[in-house]
Amino acid sequence: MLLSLPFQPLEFEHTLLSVICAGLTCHLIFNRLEPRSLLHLVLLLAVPPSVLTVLVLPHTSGLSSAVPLTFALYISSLGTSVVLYRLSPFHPLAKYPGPMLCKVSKLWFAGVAMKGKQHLYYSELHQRFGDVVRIGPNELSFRDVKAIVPMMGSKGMPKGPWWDGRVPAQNREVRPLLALRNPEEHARRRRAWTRAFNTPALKDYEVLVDARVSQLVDILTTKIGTSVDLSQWLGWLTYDIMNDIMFSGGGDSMETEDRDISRLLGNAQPMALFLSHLPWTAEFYLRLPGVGRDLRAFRTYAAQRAFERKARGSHQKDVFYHLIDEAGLEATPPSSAQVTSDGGLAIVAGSETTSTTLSHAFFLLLCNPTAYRRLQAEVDDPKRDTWVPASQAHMPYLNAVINEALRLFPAVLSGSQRAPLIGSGGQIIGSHFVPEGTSAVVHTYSLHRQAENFSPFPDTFLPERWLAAKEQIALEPKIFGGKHEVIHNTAAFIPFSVGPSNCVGRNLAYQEMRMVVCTLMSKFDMRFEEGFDIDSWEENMLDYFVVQRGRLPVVLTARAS
Ligand code: HEM
Repeated sequence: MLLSLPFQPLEFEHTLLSVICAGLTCHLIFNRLEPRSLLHLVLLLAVPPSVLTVLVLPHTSGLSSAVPLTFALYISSLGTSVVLYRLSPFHPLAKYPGPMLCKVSKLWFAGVAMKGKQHLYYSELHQRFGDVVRIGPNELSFRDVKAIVPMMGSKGMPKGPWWDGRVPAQNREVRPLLALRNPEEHARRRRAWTRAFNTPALKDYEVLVDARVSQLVDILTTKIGTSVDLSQWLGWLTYDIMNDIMFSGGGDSMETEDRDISRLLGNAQPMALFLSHLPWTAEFYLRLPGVGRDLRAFRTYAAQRAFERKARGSHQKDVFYHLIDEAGLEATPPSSAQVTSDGGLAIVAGSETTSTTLSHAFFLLLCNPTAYRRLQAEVDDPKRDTWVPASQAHMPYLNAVINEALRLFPAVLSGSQRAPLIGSGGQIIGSHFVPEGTSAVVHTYSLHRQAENFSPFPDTFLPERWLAAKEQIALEPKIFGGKHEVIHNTAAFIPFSVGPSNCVGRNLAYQEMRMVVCTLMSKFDMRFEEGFDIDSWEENMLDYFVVQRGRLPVVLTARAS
């Protein structure tokens, strides 16, 4: 049935052409303006085909066929144009190699990432395509030490659009420090964090870490002879430590064996990673009913901690003291929402990373009895003040073990994305140019295992590579005595990232990890639970930006004091 229209209908071919042209124009607008907000997306994706339906209607049997036809034609012409452009030589990243599916849409990579093995996929792509790979239509991954400083150094690029997807839209105005893309705002907010982790502050935190490690020792002592999941206990330990350092208390996960917090965080991670890779989808996804419940529950939890701490006050200078600017050093005091957001960040950034690294270190030690014995000897050495954190900083084998664990399994396996500053035109990275509107990452896991940076045996746990040449030769003459070319490029070692946005908690993390390893090694002998499948550890390790770990079943025996 034809409806009567107030204008002369176009020829059918002209009608179709109009819809196709509208789809192509929409692509141009997307390309130029990169609209991301839900309103803009609806305006561009739904309004034009709805209006154009009026032109199609006279050529169809009614609205029920005109609407799907117009939408299908509009979206498919837009989609085809997008795909052809992304594969064409006119795309600014056209010269970079990569899988065709990655060039067409980031959906492919996001899908792979959700399985938790993106670090291996990045690594495989670098092995297939070389040091610079196009991992998305508008994104490059670098496995090149020369890219680090231009990308992340003081004249490098700010955080990339990744964070637009990771931080829920509703919370945009109170992003945590880690997710701030504006360099000036980041520098201003980071000042308080720097004060919270300076040398005197770290000294104040020593006693808090010490008390929690002693609590863990007491609990584990009651479990001697049975199998304990060391990974789980280290997770609870670092979580309680972070609550003490951040909010002067409030965490009791060791006491209660709290599985809720890991569940809240764990459940949200795969989707958070997907949204990071496809930031524009976050606008839609987070509006779906019932979605993001765990993430919101975690935010409520962090807000409660901050609220309780504010109400309670504190007799010591915790991180909250610095973030809320209780000393009144800043001209503009931070808002409560800002401090709550940063509080949540500290709990995740400070606990999961540290417990992951500690778990890897113990796993690697237990797989390598020689390394275990060498570390044990250093810890037991009566000439060293093993109990004094300042002395632990000078224990070569201890630090070598921690660094080697961080090299093989950096806690943030796949690095932190950067993108050229808006208005800058782009950024030169060595002999490459990263244009505005695109983004890039240095892939930490691949870089750390590159033979050009760490040789021989880049995939092998070899703490000795971190020692002075004389000790290396004395301990491992076959490896370091001249038979192999030895490469140890510390510039390529970036587990804490580099530059003005690097990990602000780096020194605390080292201090904490040394204290934990020294204490547990001196109190207990350890072995894997009978029948534990060593391969399962790496198989169960999932890269959701925050690493998820499997079980690390260990049987402890008390050591003579
Ligand atoms: C082994 C332990 C740790 C590792 C491997 C690690 C690694 C990292 C990495 C890779 C980043 C991203 C930097 C970037 O975007 O370039 C980061 C950021 C951050 N980390 Fe850590 N981290 C660890 C422990 C800690 C601890 C104990 C804290 C204490 C609260 C902490 C607090 C932060 C904060 C606040 C940021 C955001 C810094 C910024 O954007 O300016 N981290 N960390």
